[in-house]
Amino acid sequence: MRRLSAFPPASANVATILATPSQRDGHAITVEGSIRTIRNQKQRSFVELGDGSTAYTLQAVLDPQLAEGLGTGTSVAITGTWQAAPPQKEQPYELKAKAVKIIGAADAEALTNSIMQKYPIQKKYHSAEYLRTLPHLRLRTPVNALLARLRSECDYHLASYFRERDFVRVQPPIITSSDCEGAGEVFTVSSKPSSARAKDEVEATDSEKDGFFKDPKFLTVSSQLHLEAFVHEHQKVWTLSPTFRAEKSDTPRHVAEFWMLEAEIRTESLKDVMNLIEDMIPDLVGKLQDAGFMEEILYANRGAESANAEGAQFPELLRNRWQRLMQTPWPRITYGTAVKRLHEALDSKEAKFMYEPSWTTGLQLEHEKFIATAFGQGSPVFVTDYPRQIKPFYMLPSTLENGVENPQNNTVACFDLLLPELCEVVGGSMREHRLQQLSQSMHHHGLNVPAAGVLGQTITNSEVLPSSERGNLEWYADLRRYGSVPHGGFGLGFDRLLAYLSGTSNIKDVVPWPRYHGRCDC
Ligand SMILES: NC(=O)C[C@H](N)C(=O)O
Repeated sequence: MRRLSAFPPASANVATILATPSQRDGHAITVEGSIRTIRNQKQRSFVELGDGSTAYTLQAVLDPQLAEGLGTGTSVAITGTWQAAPPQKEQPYELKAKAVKIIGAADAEALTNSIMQKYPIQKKYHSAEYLRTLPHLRLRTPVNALLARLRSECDYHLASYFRERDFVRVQPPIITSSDCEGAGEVFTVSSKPSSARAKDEVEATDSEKDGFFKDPKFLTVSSQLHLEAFVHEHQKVWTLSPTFRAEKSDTPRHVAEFWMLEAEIRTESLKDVMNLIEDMIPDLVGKLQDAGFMEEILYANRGAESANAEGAQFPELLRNRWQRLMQTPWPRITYGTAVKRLHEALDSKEAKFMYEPSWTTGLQLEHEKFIATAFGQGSPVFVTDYPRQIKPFYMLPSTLENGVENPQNNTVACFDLLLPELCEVVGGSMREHRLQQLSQSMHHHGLNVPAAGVLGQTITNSEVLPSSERGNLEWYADLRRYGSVPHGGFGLGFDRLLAYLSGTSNIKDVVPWPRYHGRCDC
């Protein structure tokens, strides 16, 4: 039997009141929120009240004595009559206040003798860089409130998407023993003794001297390997979890801590993995369009973004972006085709690149941008089958159209999904599920080869050491050693997708507390 929830149902917030303003015409209402701005005139004060439910504000009109002690940032409950505003007003209705209760004082207090200070985010243009210095306070701005809502809504829809398709949501570890991508961009975890303890090293226990764990451990760069452990039992799994990369590049597309949506499925075909993404993203975008706040994202004033030359076209550009995401199928080209096209573009002077495109160096951002435009023309593009030597150890060799392994064995069954302008947002592959081939690949990548996993040898259980005494990827080899099935999966940069969906040009502005080289505020 279902229990009735004791949590109060949603009360009228600013969004619901503004959505159907005439419904409350002449009613006495109380609205809670914080003051975005206050304008004091001789006869009246005008308060713009916001509450995070919408980027729009509700206007309250106050007699001067009710406005005492109010300032930007003050949290209030205003009770009054909801009534038609004079005809020239922007909003058709306003709240004629009868009583104001201060729930949390701010700003106006700063002008008296308290220790509080003037609210640092005023109703004027603040650059994105300035707001980034106040990550904890910019959360109170309308645009950031919208972005938080978008994040929450996407999480919800994606969870429903996977659940409806029988995926199990799993929670892989954050602290790991391996660098899954082998790119050397790991943060090492240490538990240094506190300074008081450090002075008295003699008293520190062995584990404190060596660090908490016996060997160096890392913050995860990808949950993929752990998802692979789950997929054997569950067939289809996914997670949305924090991921860490000590990447020093300070670009609008990188942060050191981000959320990655990763899924792993039992399949024999890379196409199934791409098909999943090509279904999941349009499904998400379609559902988001029903949410009222998406309209607000189109028109929200976002400082620099709205102020630039494209500001006026922003809503149209963004709406078009959402449409293109929903139009499938998306083009799929091989890495070989992409590199050939880049060379053609160079030869015909159609494009200039800072970096010469080549088979072995991978695609630079400028190359990806060109490919996304040339092949996608506004649509996302899958680039598949990259050279083995530039991809991690765990990828399965490419297969030809007829399902036969690529005889040259120089490419792997993988893809990157490029979005116009933003470029790589998803990376995925089929995983090498055969122990001996995995060992060989690890050998090629200079990794410790799993015990007795050398080609042509077999192992017995007696050779298996306890996990604490085995190489850090032995457990991963076990997933093959004790029976394995063909499988593949992908990782989607969740914050990058949110930036793309919301038209935010720098990922640091969709991540509430961005961490990047030299910065980890709050
Ligand atoms: N789960 C994945 O396939 C993501 C992949 N390991 C990456 O980091 O790009």
